[in-house]
Amino acid sequence: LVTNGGHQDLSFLLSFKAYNPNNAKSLATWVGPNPCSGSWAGLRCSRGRVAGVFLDNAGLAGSVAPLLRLTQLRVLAVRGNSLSGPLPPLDNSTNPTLRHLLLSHNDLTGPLNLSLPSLVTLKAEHNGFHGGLRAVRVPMVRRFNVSMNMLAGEIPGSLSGFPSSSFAGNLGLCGTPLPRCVHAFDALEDVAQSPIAAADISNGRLSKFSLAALLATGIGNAVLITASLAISVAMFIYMRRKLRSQTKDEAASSRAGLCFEDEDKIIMRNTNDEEKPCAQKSGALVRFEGGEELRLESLLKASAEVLGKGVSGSTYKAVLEDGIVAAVKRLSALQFPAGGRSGRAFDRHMRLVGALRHRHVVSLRGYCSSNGERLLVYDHLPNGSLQSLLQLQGNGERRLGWAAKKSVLFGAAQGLSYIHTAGMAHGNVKPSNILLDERGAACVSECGLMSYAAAGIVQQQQQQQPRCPPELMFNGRERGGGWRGYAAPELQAAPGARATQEADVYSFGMVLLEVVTAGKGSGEEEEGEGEETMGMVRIGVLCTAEAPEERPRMAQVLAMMSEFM
Ligand SMILES: Nc1ncnc2c1ncn2[C@@H]1O[C@H](COP(=O)(O)OP(=O)(O)OP(=O)(O)O)[C@@H](O)[C@H]1O
Repeated sequence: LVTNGGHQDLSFLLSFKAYNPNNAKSLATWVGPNPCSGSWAGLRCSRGRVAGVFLDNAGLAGSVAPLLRLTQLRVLAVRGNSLSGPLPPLDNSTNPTLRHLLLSHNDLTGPLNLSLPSLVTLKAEHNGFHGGLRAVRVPMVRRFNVSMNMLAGEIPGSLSGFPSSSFAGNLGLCGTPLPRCVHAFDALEDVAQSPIAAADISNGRLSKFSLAALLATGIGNAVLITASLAISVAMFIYMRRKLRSQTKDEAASSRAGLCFEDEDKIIMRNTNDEEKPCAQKSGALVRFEGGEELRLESLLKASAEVLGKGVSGSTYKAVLEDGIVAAVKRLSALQFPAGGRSGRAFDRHMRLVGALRHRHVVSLRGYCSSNGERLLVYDHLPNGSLQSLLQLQGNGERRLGWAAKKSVLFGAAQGLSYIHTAGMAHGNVKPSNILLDERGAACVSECGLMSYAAAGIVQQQQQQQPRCPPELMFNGRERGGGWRGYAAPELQAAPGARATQEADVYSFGMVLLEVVTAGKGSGEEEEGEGEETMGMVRIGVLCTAEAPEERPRMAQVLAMMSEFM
């Protein structure tokens, strides 16, 4: 957005550039009034605002703080530079859109003070961060690494599910998944929170000040402990510096390439063609209507952001060189074993799915299947899923009004009815597979995938699904005697059984009941809502009949629903 005062992001980018006046090769293109003109290297824009900064291994120095003032920033990837100084405290008011923070292999210092409910990735390994992890509140984080820093103190329970490698090589982190904490380390965390003490520690000495602080924290009587800590700290710093200089060289030498690597899905890694999925055959990408522009090479080079991981695999938002944005699903090799079903049958099935075109069905634009690797390329829908809407409603962050509920359900019903009319079954109807397009219209995604999943996936899905939400409890009991997630009872009884249209109707009914009853009891009813709610609940109950043959067809469901539209 270029306003009278200039582009809103310009001044922050120029402040960052100013740290690198002599060594700004990588920022040489940062000239002119509009960072979103397309000529500024390392930036990705969305709706005229800077949404991504990709400057890994770019030889940059200075503070990262100005970049964190970009208010629409979603991804900050500045790994393998020489950035220094502290991170400012980050929270939802300063960085509401930030999802991926990739700061590894720099010289950043100071405490980690992050309260970002939507952050998905935090990579901060190989820096000089100090203090504890108490102020790291990132409930949605899926990738997390703070190893090789100066951190100390107990690992909070919210982070204890990550492996020990995420915390290794710090000054004194303790607690699950690392060994149990002992008292001295707690005191050390308090000391390390002090910037002066931490500076002393990182300079390789425990000064009088930090010793005084140690004394003040209640372990001063343990002279022995202090002395041994001082020795440990000195050894730690020596080893760490040695390791950092080695790994920095390694990091600098690994550049570009594939985005779909195993653990670090959005890390660019040194790759050769052998390692690239689908790279074996140049013609391995099958393209469907609307996907003619897709090129395998640009797909593999695309910068990718993790959208989420489900039972069937992981989904990425991929921004291709030419600006095409796609959602790429990498099927789990476990659930979709290459040898499990014949490649030809998979191809046949994908071609059927690729031919589906409807305004309430997410289009499959292409796929590639080679060497045991399967990537599916869909349109990327920018407005999240019904699941995220329900979560926001549940957290009280957003109210899903009655009109919006009806519109989402009606859109999904139309999409599903179309799929059934085409003679297929969806197989995995649930809120995370109902996405919202740019206009907010509901679109059904991932049609037919479950037909190819390995036996047992339905069971696994059930384990991952939530317990019965209170809204679905009838007289204190769960509906039908037990919560079954979204999958029809006949599928649960026979794991590996083929998806059917009747089972889709059941799942849709469960989604419908969940949406209709979401937020009920808040007292904020719209006019006519009560009566319509009852009508919709009746439809939901019909759909979720125990016996598949008693359930209505999707076309009938649609006809019943249209009375309320
Ligand atoms: N085409 C798309 N556009 C935008 N977001 C998408 C797209 N496809 C999937 N997503 C989002 O990506 C995330 C992960 O989706 P994914 O389908 O991999 O897992 P899931 O739906 O949770 O489980 P499952 O593997 O059972 O389908 C979800 O939040 C989903 O809403």
